[in-house]
Amino acid sequence: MRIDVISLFPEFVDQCAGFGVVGRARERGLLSLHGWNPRDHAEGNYRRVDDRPFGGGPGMVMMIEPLRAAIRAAQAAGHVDDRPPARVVYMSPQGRPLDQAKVRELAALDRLVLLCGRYEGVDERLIRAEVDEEISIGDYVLSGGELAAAVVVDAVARLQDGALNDAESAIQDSFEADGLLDCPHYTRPVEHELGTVPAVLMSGNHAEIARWRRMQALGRTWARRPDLLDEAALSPADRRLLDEWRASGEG
Ligand SMILES: COc1ccccc1CNc1ccc(C(N)=O)cn1
Repeated sequence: MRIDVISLFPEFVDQCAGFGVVGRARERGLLSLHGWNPRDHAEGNYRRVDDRPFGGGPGMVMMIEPLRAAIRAAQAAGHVDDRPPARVVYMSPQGRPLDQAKVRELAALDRLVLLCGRYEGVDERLIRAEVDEEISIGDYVLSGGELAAAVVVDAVARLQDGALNDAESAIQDSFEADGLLDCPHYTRPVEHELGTVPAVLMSGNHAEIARWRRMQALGRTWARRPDLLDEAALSPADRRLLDEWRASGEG
């Protein structure tokens, strides 16, 4: 998968995507990242990329043309005949909230262009003409879209075939598996001043361990993120597990 990032600080996203699983995916050629700086496409001596907002008010707005030229350059650079043009995604607080379903959808694309705004954002005419969809990583304001773009790159990279080996399989990630929160995890030592490891995990009884993990995932989701839990859609077995978890006073 190829991702082109349009940003005044393209090295920012490149560095965020240089470690661990994402760095490895890039080394393995599963993902390529290309940065495009609108300033390189700005006219005039001052290479202007922003200007004051019409209608007054604080801050600056990113201008149409440098962004448009950078998007064109990105689309042209990565163009492959008979392939659809890249989807252009604008990272902004006004976007649709990013969730794992959207991550899966983006991860399946051949190409993606991520547009990162700075200042107060981008001229609306550019958004209407060039942006396919706006995505937000949460209801808060950042100083630029680069961190949001880095989040998308990370989430998408780990879903590329071959990015994770079996042990790291993304399917174990709760949001990936079935929309539930993940169960608790433990490792050595068994005994510690902070407590001991639940006996079931030491039992070697894999059916019991799977049952316990499912119960914990259901209970935690119910307790912490009831919005993720559609109790109606729970199987009878899951409903029984959740009842058992609630009865155990774990909540
Ligand atoms: C004032 O900043 C802006 C105003 C408008 C657009 C973009 C920006 C750049 N900042 C961003 C970007 C994304 C997110 C998010 N929640 O995904 C948060 N902040």
